[in-house]
Amino acid sequence: MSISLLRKVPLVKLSSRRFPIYKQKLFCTMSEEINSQEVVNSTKRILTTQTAESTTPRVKKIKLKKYKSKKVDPTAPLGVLQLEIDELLKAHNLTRENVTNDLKSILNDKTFEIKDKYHREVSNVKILKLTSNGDGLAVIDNPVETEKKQVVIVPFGLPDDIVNIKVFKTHPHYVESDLLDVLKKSPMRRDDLIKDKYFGKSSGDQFEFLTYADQLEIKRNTVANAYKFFAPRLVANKVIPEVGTTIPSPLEYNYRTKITPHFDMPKRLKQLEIKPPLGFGQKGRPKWRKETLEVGGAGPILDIDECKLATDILNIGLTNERKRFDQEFKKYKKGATILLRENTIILDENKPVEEQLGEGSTDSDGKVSYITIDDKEHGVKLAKTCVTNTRQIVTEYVDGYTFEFSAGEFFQNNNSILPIITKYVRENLQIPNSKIDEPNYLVDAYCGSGLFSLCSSKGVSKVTGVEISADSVSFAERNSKNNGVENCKFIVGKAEKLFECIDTPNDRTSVILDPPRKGCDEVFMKQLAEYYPARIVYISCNVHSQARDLEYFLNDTEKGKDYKIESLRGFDFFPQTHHVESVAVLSRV
Ligand SMILES: C[S@@+](CC[C@H](N)C(=O)[O-])C[C@H]1O[C@@H](n2cnc3c(N)ncnc32)[C@H](O)[C@@H]1O
Repeated sequence: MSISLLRKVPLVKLSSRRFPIYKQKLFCTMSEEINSQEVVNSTKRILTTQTAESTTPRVKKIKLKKYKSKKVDPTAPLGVLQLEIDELLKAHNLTRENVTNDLKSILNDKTFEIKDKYHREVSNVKILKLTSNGDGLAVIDNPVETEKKQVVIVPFGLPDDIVNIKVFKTHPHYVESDLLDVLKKSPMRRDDLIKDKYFGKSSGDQFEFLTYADQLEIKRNTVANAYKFFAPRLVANKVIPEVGTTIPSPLEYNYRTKITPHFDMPKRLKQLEIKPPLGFGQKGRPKWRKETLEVGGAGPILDIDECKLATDILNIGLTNERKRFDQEFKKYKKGATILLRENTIILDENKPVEEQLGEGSTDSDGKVSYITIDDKEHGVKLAKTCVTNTRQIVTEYVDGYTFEFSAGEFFQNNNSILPIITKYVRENLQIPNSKIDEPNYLVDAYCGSGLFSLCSSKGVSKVTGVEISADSVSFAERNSKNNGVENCKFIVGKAEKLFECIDTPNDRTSVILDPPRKGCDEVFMKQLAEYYPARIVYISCNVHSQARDLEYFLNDTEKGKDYKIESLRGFDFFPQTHHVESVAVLSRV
């Protein structure tokens, strides 16, 4: 399933009231980012022509296209890819010059002769390694400059596979390809494990053909590699502990509590006449799984009627909303994204279930769909509904706490692993050798609607959370109140301003960091070092920016040098995908 965990753009509500919808392309995939690399026209050559009226030669400009690459954040997938390519080149005694592609000739190739040479099928390609994005990497011959090589990305290729590929896109130092056939299988390749009929085409769950143990080990390597790339001084000084085993998710499938299928409006169309595919992005045009060639269609968006990673109620919601889309697609003026978010209700057994459900995705009879679950651990009966309105309040239960938040706002996506990570964070925040009656404090930077603040609040004198989204802060306050937690205070603001309003003694304060993918900035890390807390737990959905931040904190801030990384490990929030959540625990030496 294409589970886009990538860059969000602002939500825009569109015409139909039925679907809470966002602007098309809520998420931008890696290949779209590549596409967005600008090709600029430049006037280079000047030719002379004559017109009938005048004998004066007129100057006609012929524009030559030039490749201009967009600046990339080094810790974003495309930035990391450059480092992975350099590492591969080094291992094969190659340099960037050896694999540089002549993009100018491709861009100005009017006859398609050169393009056809570059964008060709290649047989017997050996996959050499896996990128942190979950794709295979290989080296092939350059078809035009025969003394050169090319680095090729092969989605669904595994180390030691021998494969046939079709190269379809050229970049300055690598090319993109589709997997056509697997001639010899990597020992890791376990096609018998595949459950998803869209596997091998869709862009989200590219690890389904690996054992779960292999997936966890690959993610452990991703964490280690991130520190090798972005914290080289820490690695050289041998201060990075051995990366712990990745903590597995209790659910390997049906764990996602939010999915966002979408559809495109073809360019130049004002209204849709034919129903477009509604689902998730296709990863290139792979042909290796012959049984899936027809499944989901051949367009850039696959028509998806089931998501193996999503919870059962979201799949029911998907069926409902697809049926509604069949009826209503002509009303749309733009492409759109449909939100499907799980909502949990603790049922009062004395009332009819239907009266307790609230708003949610409805079936063709107009009834809110739901499933019930007996929560034996807590002795309650739960109803799950699927919310489609971004503004609707949804509820999740974690570790005995109730969390409410707007369906369109951030909340962790895999409920099954949340009790495990919140316990791990809570335990690692403890200041060692504390006496029972000594006060201790907690600062939760980037606190969202209060997940880590509340789950760590027991036995703490005071918790201060800071969060940029005022909406999330009001939910954090509401969640504190609803759970009877009285020692949490939340502040709307940038984490960078946090230290201006912290009045707790640093020696008795632990800090949680859980920033977005881009990580923390140097200003924040510097202030954190100056504040000098007793312990720090840094949780990150982008281990590369985490490694960069800790390299800076431990090496380049005055007091940061007093800290050590006590432990480092991944948590598998997203089984079957390449994503890993990384948790680093720091203490003062
Ligand atoms: C990865 S989420 C973590 C939320 C929360 N810890 C949780 O687990 O639910 C990151 C949060 O940081 C917030 N955020 C982004 N930039 C921020 C900034 N400069 N200062 C404070 N909060 C920020 C986002 O709104 C988002 O809620």
